[in-house]
Amino acid sequence: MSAAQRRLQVLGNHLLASGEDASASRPAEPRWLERQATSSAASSSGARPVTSAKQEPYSSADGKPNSYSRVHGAVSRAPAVWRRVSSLGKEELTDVIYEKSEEGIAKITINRPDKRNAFRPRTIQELSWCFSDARDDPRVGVIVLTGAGELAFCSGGDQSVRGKGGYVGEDGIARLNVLDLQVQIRRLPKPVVAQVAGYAVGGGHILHMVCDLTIAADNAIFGQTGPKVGSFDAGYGSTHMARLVGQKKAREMWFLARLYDAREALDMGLVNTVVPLDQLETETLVWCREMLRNSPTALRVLKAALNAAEDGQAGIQELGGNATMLFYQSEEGNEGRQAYMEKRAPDFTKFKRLP
Ligand SMILES: CC(C)(COP(=O)(O)OP(=O)(O)OC[C@H]1O[C@@H](n2cnc3c(N)ncnc32)[C@H](O)[C@@H]1OP(=O)(O)O)[C@@H](O)C(=O)NCCC(=O)NCCSC(=O)CCC(=O)c1ccccc1C(=O)O
Repeated sequence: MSAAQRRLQVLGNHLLASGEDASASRPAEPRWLERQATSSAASSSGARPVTSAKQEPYSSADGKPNSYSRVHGAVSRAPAVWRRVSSLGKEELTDVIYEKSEEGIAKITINRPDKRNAFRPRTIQELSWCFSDARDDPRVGVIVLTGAGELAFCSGGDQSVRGKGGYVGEDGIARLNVLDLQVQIRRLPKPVVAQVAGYAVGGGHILHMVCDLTIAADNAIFGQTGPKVGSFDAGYGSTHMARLVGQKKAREMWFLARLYDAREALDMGLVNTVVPLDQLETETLVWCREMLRNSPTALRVLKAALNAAEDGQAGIQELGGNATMLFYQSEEGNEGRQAYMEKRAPDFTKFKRLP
């Protein structure tokens, strides 16, 4: 192999990096998981299959740790130390467990396991408060959404409180407030990771889809049940799904309302990775920790940009807001404000026009 070919291979491996140091110990993966990693990942979403050149992504062509891995090393696989937040404002959290770790992870758990974590209006309200708190807390860099227990992430809207026009809370008002929560997650300027064990179906499936990343356990089951119970989501639930899995598969998922196992979900590009159930929390923490050591502004603007490509004017508004936020932190932006406050004309001549 020529020097140029070796450099290309190293560069390729950078781009394909799974984010682990070569020396880090990995749990043994089921054979089909290994196969997914090297061949058909996201095939139906249009992504190109991973190259067959097999080299540890964080090693140089000579097999030794490359400079990136020497500088950064692997993130810890140690359990997180969680501090529980049991109330927000004057409100006790009843349907949701909200926790934070010192390292900057917020974990929000739908806590109705005897209903397979189906949501009622109160559940959505509490989720929204927690997401809002995690957004505003400058120590939080990434947010995990999950469900209590191993049987379900979320089974969608609680059919026992479904009334005419929506789901009915203690105030007697019928609401579809999960739609507002979807938008909140989509617009939240920090990565949101769905950690899925068991069923993610109906509105619960949509919640995982609107999260930025999904880490699935090998017992996870995905699908839309709406057409079986007289419901549908003609918003993100269908259009965002089509962007994830493609038009044909999205129509299949909705029209037949079948359920799919974790392997099928990985094949479809519905989830980012599948791990053994007992590794689910650890793997989620690893992904969170890798994001936490990257530039928060880079992640924030990237999320806004990826949204903007799909969300039309609302997406541009979000991306534009980030540009303004950055501009306000610059000397040039501040010169305008300062001049106004000092009742003088601003002097923008000192700021270079970059090519
Ligand atoms: C999830 C199952 C496949 C799990 O099956 P299994 O493990 O055998 O457990 P079960 O014995 O069935 O369930 C245990 C227990 O939980 C109750 N339960 C489970 N899910 C729900 C639910 N969604 N609502 C109410 N109760 C639920 C179940 O009845 C059992 O109780 P017992 O008292 O012990 O009998 C299976 O449970 C299942 O299929 N569940 C239903 C899944 C479903 O159809 N969900 C609703 C889909 S529709 C929806 O979510 C719309 C939501 C919405 O608000 C919306 C509206 C408009 C636009 C968008 C949206 C949106 O969400 O995006």
